[in-house]
Amino acid sequence: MLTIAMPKGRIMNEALSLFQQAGWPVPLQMELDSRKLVVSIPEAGFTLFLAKPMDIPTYVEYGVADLGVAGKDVLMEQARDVYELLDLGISPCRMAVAGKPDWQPDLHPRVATKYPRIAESYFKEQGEQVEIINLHGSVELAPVIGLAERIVDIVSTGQTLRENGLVELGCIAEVTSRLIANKGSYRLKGEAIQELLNQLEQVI
Ligand SMILES: Nc1ncnc2c1ncn2[C@@H]1O[C@H](COP(=O)(O)OP(=O)(O)OP(=O)(O)O)[C@@H](O)[C@H]1O
Ligand SMILES: O=P(O)(O)OC[C@H]1O[C@H](OP(=O)(O)OP(=O)(O)O)[C@H](O)[C@@H]1O
Repeated sequence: MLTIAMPKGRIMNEALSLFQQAGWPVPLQMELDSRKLVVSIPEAGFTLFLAKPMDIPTYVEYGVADLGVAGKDVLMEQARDVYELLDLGISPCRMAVAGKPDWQPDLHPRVATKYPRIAESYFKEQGEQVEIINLHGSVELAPVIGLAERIVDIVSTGQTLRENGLVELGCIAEVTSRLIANKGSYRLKGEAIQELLNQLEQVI
């Protein structure tokens, strides 16, 4: 039996459609739309845990899930002790720096973000000293109302930036979702994991 931690939200549908194409039966939409957080498909030998995207690497590192699907953004931010097995190529976006087109560096420059570690190491590499302000979402609000001059956040279509009068100032990394594994599970359930990997590789 394989246990797989799936991020609720935008990644899950894409990930499950990939699993389905790879020949794995996936839960009925009805079950996914319910409030259930553990969904088993015993005939296929796997159980899904439906969790918050940011929590997926935690479940996998602690070994309560053998496998998980997580955005590269989350993996970069958390640097968890897990194996990154496969780039699934889904939910593509980029980690970017953005701000108002006429932004000015303040005497004490501030950067708002949901990704404090990524932002900190990026600006350190650039040789810029900034204060990182940690938010939990709607980060584009910060420069609009004067909390920070710049943000570090995910950009996909650019719609959120455009609609808030912001522009992309630099790209930190390209992001897609990855299949990750617990290190112990990878040894103990290697055969089952390898089979899933082979099947997924054929449909990516
Ligand atoms: N606009 C986007 N387009 C494509 N992929 C995205 C976009 N925003 C985020 N992602 C990817 O999807 C993952 C999950 O994002 P999602 O917005 O579903 O969750 P969240 O906002 O972090 O969590 P929640 O709203 O459940 O607290 C991110 O970690 C990233 O890899
Ligand atoms: O370039 P776009 O296509 O507009 O996508 C980018 C937006 O998508 C994500 O937000 P999300 O919807 O996850 O909400 P959040 O702000 O609560 O994280 C991200 O944080 C950006 O705000």
